Amino acid sequence: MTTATPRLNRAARGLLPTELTAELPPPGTGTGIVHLGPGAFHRAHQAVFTQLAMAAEPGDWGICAAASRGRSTVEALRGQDNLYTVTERAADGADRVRAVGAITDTVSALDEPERLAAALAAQATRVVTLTVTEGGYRHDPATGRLASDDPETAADALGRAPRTAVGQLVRGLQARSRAGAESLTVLPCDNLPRNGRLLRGLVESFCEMLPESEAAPLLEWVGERVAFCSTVVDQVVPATEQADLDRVAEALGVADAAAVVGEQHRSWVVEDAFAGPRPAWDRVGVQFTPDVGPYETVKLRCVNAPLSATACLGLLLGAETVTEAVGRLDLRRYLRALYRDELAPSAAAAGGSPPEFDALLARLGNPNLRHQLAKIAQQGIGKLPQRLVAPAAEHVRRGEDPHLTCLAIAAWVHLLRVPVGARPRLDPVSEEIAAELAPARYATEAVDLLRERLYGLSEESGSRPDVGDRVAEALRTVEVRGVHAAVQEAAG
Ligand SMILES: NC(=O)c1ccc[n+]([C@@H]2O[C@H](COP(=O)([O-])OP(=O)(O)OC[C@H]3O[C@@H](n4cnc5c(N)ncnc54)[C@H](O)[C@@H]3O)[C@@H](O)[C@H]2O)c1
Ligand SMILES: O=P(O)(O)OC[C@@H](O)[C@@H](O)[C@H](O)[C@H](O)CO
Repeated sequence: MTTATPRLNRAARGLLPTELTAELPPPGTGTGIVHLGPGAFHRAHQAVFTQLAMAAEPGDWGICAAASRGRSTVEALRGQDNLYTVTERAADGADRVRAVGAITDTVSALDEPERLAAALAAQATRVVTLTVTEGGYRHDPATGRLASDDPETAADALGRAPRTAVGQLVRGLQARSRAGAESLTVLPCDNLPRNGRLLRGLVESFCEMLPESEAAPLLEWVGERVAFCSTVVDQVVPATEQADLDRVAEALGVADAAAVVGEQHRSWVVEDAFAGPRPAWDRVGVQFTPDVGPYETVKLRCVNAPLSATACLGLLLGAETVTEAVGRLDLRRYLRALYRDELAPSAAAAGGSPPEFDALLARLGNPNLRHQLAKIAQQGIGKLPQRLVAPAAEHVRRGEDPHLTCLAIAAWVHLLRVPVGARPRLDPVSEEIAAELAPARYATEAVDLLRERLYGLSEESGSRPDVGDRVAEALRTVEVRGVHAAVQEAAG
């Protein structure tokens, strides 16, 4: 981009080819959705579905994009009248580009907490969506409740301008109940199991931290007027890099600081239990179902689990991106065996329809996307239980040996035992766990330290077989023989 390149905004939209701007909602479109966490994924996924829905059936379903904690996206969007572009890039390099104008307002929760509460309380708002990452829910996966020792949540409950996503949502719901506004539907869109039910529990546990005089009426109002629907989302949207922005500017002749680039595959399965109206998402490919369970199992075990395995093993083998990692023959052979023998059967046993491995690999290994392994490896403790531990435990229950899945779990433990520098710095929770693991000399000791957090999880934890011994065995192989040998041996 040169200094002469004009910035994308309403005035400059005429510089774009008309086919790129054809779907833009008309000026004056009202806001009907509040979204918490307008990262790259939201802008490529829910915002595009919503724009397509408004094109199919006009309505005031513009999105108020609310940054829960950052400012950069809000600033970038405001600098260009909330317009941006989405490039959907195929594995053969073909691009499908569109301008997106579904975002009709922006809020920085840190700077404008009262505007966020007002947006959540507004009569016109009927849907709330969230993508705040797995860690953004600040929950304890073992209980499904807010982590009781989290100082940020506690400070929010004491009444400061809220800084946590759940605190922001609850304060908005409180304002809405006081305003007497209509019912609301909340759709979490993060890769978490039963994310609707989870978020309802978190909202309730936050309410219970409030003074009794506030808690009781709010809990009653939420119970009667707010629906929390689980959703399953799928589209690879890597974090935008400077090279992406440069390429967009060069291709379009306008500079777009909020541009996103993702794959062409885009799917959204939503639990059909709304408390009120919604955009015509059903007309543009969003699937509504009474039970997202089978879709969720396939997504977590057949897309996210192989990605987590690729991330941990790939980083240990020196790769940076998914494409680079799956370009290695040894890792590809291991992933194929992992998928065929353990992950796909476990998803099928839970009633899902796993995709063909080759089609999946073609998607995930898209050579035109830079999907960073380090991002996928973040927040492992919030991801591995549902992606890898649960299917491994089910195999053990059936009398089988999930050694391939256990190798992926062991790779995560080993990654945390590698010093920063020889691996990327991870999120604060992962680094805390890494510090706890550091004194452990032996694989069994390290696995024992993680046993409760990693294996004693979720609602079935009472009957879930412990796969710790198998993970310790795989970790020993990794530590004694090396990652490369462990991967080759496992792939057979
Ligand atoms: N990117 C993808 O390919 C993809 C695909 C499917 C699902 N998802 C889901 O969407 C989530 C977001 O993806 P993204 O690529 O937009 O990520 P991102 O890193 O851009 O983050 C999204 C938003 O969450 C906010 N956030 C991050 N940590 C937070 C915290 N602790 N509290 C509150 N807000 C926080 C960020 O500021 C940002 O606005 C993923 O974690 C995943 O659960 C992503
Ligand atoms: O932090 P995660 O692992 O939930 O997200 C990073 C991405 O790997 C992931 O979101 C995938 O791209 C996505 O789940 C594909 O639909």
